[in-house]
Amino acid sequence: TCAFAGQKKVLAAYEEAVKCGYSGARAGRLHTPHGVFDTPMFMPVGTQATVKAVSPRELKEMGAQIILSNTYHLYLRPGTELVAEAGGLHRFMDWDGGILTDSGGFQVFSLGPLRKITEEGAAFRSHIDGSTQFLSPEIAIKAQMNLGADIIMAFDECIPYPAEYQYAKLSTERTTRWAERSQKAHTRSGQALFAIVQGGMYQDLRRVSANDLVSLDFPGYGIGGLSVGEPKPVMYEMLEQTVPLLPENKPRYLMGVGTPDCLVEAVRYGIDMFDCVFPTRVARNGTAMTKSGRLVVKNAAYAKDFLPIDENCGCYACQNFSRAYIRHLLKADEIFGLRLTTIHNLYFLLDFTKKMRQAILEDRFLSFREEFLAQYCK
Ligand SMILES: Cc1cccc2c(=O)nc(N)[nH]c12
Ligand SMILES: [Zn+2]
Repeated sequence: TCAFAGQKKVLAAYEEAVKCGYSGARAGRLHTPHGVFDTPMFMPVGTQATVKAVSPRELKEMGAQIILSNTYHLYLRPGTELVAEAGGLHRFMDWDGGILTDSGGFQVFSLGPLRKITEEGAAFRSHIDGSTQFLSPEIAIKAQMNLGADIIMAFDECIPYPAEYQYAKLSTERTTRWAERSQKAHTRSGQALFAIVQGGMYQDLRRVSANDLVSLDFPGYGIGGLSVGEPKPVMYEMLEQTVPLLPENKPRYLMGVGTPDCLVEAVRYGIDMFDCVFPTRVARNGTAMTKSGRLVVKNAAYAKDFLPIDENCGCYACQNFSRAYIRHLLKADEIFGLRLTTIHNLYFLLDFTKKMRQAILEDRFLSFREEFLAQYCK
């Protein structure tokens, strides 16, 4: 294993613990005002100031460290000034761990039915009441300062897939200018602002975007514009081009990813942080995640299956309930059924990142990856 290399810097400082093997995988520790957290890490998504169907106490019990919330949603409802008056997002949702807020860029492009992007920012219609709204780097940063997350994101455009080279180039250059404006607008100490690398699926644009943002010196870097429908090999190729350009002593956050096979590949390239709605979303339609792939516990096959979802899982659902019981609840539209599948899926991913961290620390990550991929069917 390689020697310890790390420097303590203020906020979202990244202390690289161990870098192993011939991959870029690393185990680190992220310093924030709400604690020091281990990486690689999965961050449960709590879009509207709640991780759907689970309580902060359950999140703590299952080992969640940092959770996500979305500026776009909270800006529209209940309003970020209201959250500030309530004492900030941690107080409002009673979560004393870390919080990361996304800047709204992605949600505007994926949710706003009508949108117009200019140098100034993005005009869109609220998906709630159809009112005309506008987000700019300055507005998005002010909103995130109101919410008070430990880590906030620069305002960016998530380039759709596929996109013409020319559009991707102009959009990426604008995202870099927006990052600079985000930096200038960010005046709240005790809060780390991460930039977001774009570049579409073009290697040269990815490299330019990473180099330009690194020269602006952010405490951490998101990698955006991936897991937007591109084939997985293309996503991995973009990671291979981008991650090595990002400073080793700063956290790298792959946005919107993902399934366990994507996580283990991204960790190999040197990614530290992940978020994805997948585990909570598929849980709500009765799909459980296991190391062998997905198990649709709602299927008739499990009507009389009195085993837990996964006998080796330490989560509340697997320790106390059978597939038959959870299937019954889901068929009966009982809320507790959704809660149990959600608890299991979140626990599975949080535990999976813990296992990857342990494998890195024990310098056996590459064999861990091999074994996992051999068993996991996509
Ligand atoms: C949440 C998310 C997923 C995937 C991509 C992105 C992106 O490119 N930019 C932002 N701000 N967020 C994203
Ligand atoms: Zn479980």
